[in-house]
Amino acid sequence: MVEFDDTFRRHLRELFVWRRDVRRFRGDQLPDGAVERLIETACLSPSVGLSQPWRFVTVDDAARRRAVIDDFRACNADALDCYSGERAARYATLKLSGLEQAPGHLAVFADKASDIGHGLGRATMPETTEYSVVAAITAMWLAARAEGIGLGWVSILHPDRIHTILDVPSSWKFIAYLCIGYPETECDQPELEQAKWEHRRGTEEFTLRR
Ligand SMILES: Cc1cc2c(cc1C)N(C[C@H](O)[C@H](O)[C@H](O)COP(=O)(O)O)c1[nH]c(=O)[nH]c(=O)c1N2
Repeated sequence: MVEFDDTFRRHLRELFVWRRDVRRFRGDQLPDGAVERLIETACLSPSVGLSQPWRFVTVDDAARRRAVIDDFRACNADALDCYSGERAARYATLKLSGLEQAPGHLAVFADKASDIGHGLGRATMPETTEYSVVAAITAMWLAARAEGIGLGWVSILHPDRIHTILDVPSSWKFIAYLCIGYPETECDQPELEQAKWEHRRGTEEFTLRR
């Protein structure tokens, strides 16, 4: 039996407050085994029917990394075209990935074809497979921060292109491309809030009573 005391709860709350989406990385490499340790923690996450649908691809090959970066650039340019006026000008100033600097690249997929878990919980909500993988990424995000490691989620990518670049099974659905490394700075405020793109809202805005 493990007990968590008030000091632990306070620290845990600080972890939630200080976890950040990181796009600016220092140049130093991660220690051996760091990414593997984060994956191990991620695999402790809940999953529908204990299906453990997460699939991780560490991307070390320079040509594949370059192809991912090229795809990000193309998607980001298209995204910029969707805005106009002041919003476009502001979007153009945002840094929306640390792909160039991050020492670690990790792609995460959901295996839609796996029969681990025997379909439990997925019959009426097949999307719970993807939800399970997102839960694992959140755990990894927090575990990384607890080690002083920053993680940045990049979704400004074409899933089909990532599939081709990484040559993974067709039943795997692309969920996230993660940049991992030591952050340049630490902050308790989201970068998009600092950049005045959006701000955190109060919980009352998201909560209904019935
Ligand atoms: C599913 C998903 C996808 C993305 C993100 C997050 C999530 C959950 N985020 C990070 C996002 O912008 C960030 O979480 C919020 O701005 C809040 O900041 P903190 O995570 O609290 O620092 C993100 N950030 C970014 O710079 N480029 C991106 O492509 C994405 N994509």
